[in-house]
Amino acid sequence: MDELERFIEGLKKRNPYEEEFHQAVEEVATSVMPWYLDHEKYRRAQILERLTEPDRIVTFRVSWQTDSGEIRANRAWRVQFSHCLGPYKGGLRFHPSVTQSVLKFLGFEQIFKNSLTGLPMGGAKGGSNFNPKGKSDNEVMRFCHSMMTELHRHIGEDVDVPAGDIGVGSREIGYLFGQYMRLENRWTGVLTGKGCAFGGSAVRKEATGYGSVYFLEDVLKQHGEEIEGKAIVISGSGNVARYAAEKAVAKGAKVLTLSDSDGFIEVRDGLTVEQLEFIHELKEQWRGRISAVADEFGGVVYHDGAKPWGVSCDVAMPCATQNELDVSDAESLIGNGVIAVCEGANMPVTADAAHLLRDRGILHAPGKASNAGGVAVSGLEQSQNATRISWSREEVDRRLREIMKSIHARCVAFGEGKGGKVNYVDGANISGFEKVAEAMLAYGVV
Ligand SMILES: NC(=O)C1=CN([C@@H]2O[C@H](COP(=O)(O)OP(=O)(O)OC[C@H]3O[C@@H](n4cnc5c(N)ncnc54)[C@H](O)[C@@H]3O)[C@@H](O)[C@H]2O)C=CC1
Ligand SMILES: O=C(O)CCC(=O)C(=O)O
Repeated sequence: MDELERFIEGLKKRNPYEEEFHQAVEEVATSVMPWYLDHEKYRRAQILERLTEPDRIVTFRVSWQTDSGEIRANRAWRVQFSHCLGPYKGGLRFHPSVTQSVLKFLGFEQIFKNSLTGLPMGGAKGGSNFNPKGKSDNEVMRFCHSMMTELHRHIGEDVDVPAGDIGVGSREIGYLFGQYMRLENRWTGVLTGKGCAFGGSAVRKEATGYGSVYFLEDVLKQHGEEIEGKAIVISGSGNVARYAAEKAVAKGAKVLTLSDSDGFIEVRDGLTVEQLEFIHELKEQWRGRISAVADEFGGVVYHDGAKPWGVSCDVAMPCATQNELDVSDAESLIGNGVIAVCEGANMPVTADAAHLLRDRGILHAPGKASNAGGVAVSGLEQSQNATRISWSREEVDRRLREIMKSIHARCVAFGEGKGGKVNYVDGANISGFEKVAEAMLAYGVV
């Protein structure tokens, strides 16, 4: 048994049944191990072993009442994984599929993603198995207030700064922030993704999607291609997917699909700006299903119960959720001539599918690099809150573009292989890991 196998076996023993967490750690450890073994100082300090153990996990009950007065209880967590590089930072997810394993994988990924941004942020994630789908605004408000009643004890602008993720958008952040202020009696930048009227940053809403397209642009350029004219298949129709589509269309690409958990829409001539405006409103205001787009516009076909990966394209951007693109999806994409898979979501490609993409020489940008624009602008929101100023849209977008460029450069520095092809998975993992490892060495045994 080699060092990597021994390490993964120990991890699985210590964390039984946490499959998503095993998957995320195995991906990082596979990239990092040869380099780790070459650097005795890190190995002696047991950096990898210590870094796969969260600083702490807070688990708590969230009780709340439905509109008809029935009492409900959900489970919630905050996984504070590592604050080596700055206050804990990472989103909150509300979805019935949320478990401790899911939040540990997301918190672990966040350590390296935040490291790649170059901003002072540690890694964390939190959330609840609460399902906001079909709930009234008042029910969501009562849930958020109840959740913050416990969470406020564990967070703070220099301690831990949560934000949104699946199921947590500006409505939920508003309710959470309101309750924090009521409990603490002070205004402070304890959450990011706030509305721009009360301390939110310009471009935070768009940042993850825009950033992933900026990253894709750099990936393509590095390999002698350009984004203009490329056919792109996108999954999801949430915050990340819609703003990725918006930026891709603005750059002259043809966006052929969007989806939700019921099915996907196919737009053969490419999404238009008018259709995207409709979809923003559909999802942000009416909280409707993606199938409604096909009812509203000619030339849009809805495929019920299907995923979009069978649609022929140059680039695939999975922007919905973890493990949404498996081996058979990867085979379809490869068969149709895909050249790049650029992740908007966190770990959307299964481990087997990722190996297949690598073996077939498909460019694969992992979420911890390509979707880092969201947390990067959250970091900029923290800076603006701390100094009590607001930067213009242009200023934030310019900084976002620069940060994505520098993440790309770091991936190239650590992932460029013979012949110039970049292994972005290795590049992102090793580069993100190195900085955290250096900080851990400096702190001694903590
Ligand atoms: N919001 C942000 O700033 C960031 C989000 N991400 C990641 O991007 C992904 C999407 O997040 P958001 O767009 O913020 O969430 P969202 O709640 O706005 O949208 C989620 C989308 O995924 C779809 N979805 C959820 N579960 C699904 C399933 N089991 N099967 C198929 N579709 C499903 C939903 O229908 C929806 O279209 C997640 O992986 C999240 O962790 C990553 C970085 C930052
Ligand atoms: O903006 C943030 O703090 C977190 C964003 C996030 O959850 C992510 O990058 O996956």
